[in-house]
Order: sequence, then C-alpha cells, then structure tokens
Amino acid sequence: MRNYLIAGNWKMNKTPSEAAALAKEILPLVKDADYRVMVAPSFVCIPAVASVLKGSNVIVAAQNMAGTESGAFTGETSVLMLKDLGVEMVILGHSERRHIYGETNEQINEKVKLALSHGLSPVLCIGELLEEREAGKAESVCFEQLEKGLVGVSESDMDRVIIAYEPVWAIGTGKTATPEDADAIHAACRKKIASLYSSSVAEKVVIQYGGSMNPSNVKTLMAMENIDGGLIGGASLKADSFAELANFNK
Ligand SMILES: O=C(CO)COP(=O)(O)O
Repeated sequence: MRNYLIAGNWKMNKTPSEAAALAKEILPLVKDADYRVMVAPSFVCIPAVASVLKGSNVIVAAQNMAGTESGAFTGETSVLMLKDLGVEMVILGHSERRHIYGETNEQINEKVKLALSHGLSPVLCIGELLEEREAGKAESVCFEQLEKGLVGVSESDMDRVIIAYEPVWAIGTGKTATPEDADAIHAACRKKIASLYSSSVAEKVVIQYGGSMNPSNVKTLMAMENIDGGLIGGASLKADSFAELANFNK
C-alpha cells in the first residue's frame, strides 16, 4: 500500500481570512482521514492557514516557489520563506505555471532540486495538452517532463518526491480522464521511473491524479492500481466536498 496523498490546490482563490475560515472548516472533517491530506493556499494565505492547521494532520504546501534561494528576484518567493512558515510540500511545474507563465522543464528541475535540498517534498506535476493526446503523444510528453524534471535527483531523494499526473485538458473543464486512461499513464510513468531509478523506487513513488476529480469520481479513480491520490482544484474549495475526497475510502 502506498502512502496515498489527497491534496487541495486552492490556486488563486480565497483571501487570507477566507482561506483561514476554509481551513478551520476542513480540519474537523478530515481529522480521522486514513491517508495524508494536504492543502496548498496561495502564498499570502499560507501564514493564516498554517496557524489554523498547526499540530494537525493536514500538511501545508505552497503552489510554487523560486528556483533560487534568495536575491534580486522581484515578486518571487523563496524556499527559505516557505520553510519559515512551516510549509512542508511544494507543487512544482503545475500546467498553469508551464502554459501561462512559460516555465520550462529546466526551471522546474532547478526548483525540484532546491526544494529537496531544503527538506521540502516537491509535487512534480506532469501532463499533456489535448492536441498532444490526440496526436498520440501523451506518454512521450509525460516521460520528457518526468525525465527532465528529475535530472540530478538521487534515488534516496525520490522518497520525498511526489508525482502528479494532470492531463491539461481535464483541469477545470469537468472532463476527467477515464480511470483506465489515467491508470495507463500512471503505470507507464511508474515504468519510466523504474528505468530512471529502480523498481523499488517505482513501486513506492506516489503518483496522484489531477483534473476534475470530485466526490462522484474519486472512488473509481482511487480504485485503480497506479493512482495514489488526487491533486484537486475546484472540488477542494468547499470543505464538505474536500472532506468527501479525503475520506474517499469510508
Ligand atoms: O489543476 C488541478 C489541481 O492542481 C485540478 O484542478 P480541477 O480539480 O479544478 O480540475
């Protein structure tokens, strides 16, 4: 059994006070979850959310971070700042970062390595565009993002790396990959990780699915052999639906 992770990516939603209120509402609903639960508020909401969740079973994550430790990078947020706030995980290479802000595999790889060197767990997001899927390139796009995102990451560091497969066409669209299609990509990525590292790393690595996961499809997705959790956008913004996802097995 892998160490499943159900995670809410709040994206650019909620003010700090709204985010703290959502965290307060979520807390009692997920306190008995059998698996790891994580939320990723926006940077400015992290202090308020972290103070609500302190000492609880809910992990606080960031949605991004700079690829450099500190310096003249106006508008950026560093790994040191996140650590100081009690952040334990960081989502990196989300498709919105790749496609809206032009982040490259190389930049994402720098961030992955920096997060690891400071003890944070990176959630490395990968996923193909609709036209790439239609051209039969879903696997090769994911493999390239995996391989380039993990350059220089050691086998022992892989214990802390989480992969999130988010087909771009399924994000915020209400379209979900079928459980079988998602599982096929997860299985292929696991094989790829076995070839990059070892079969024991591949067997242990947590691969989340993201893209319109919600209370009505979570059970069938989570029943698939290679799906080890969810990275959830829209359905994580309401305490009751997020709690249903976190307690999907009950
Ligand atoms: O991008 C996502 C999570 O990172 C998925 O978003 P939705 O669940 O809103 O499709």
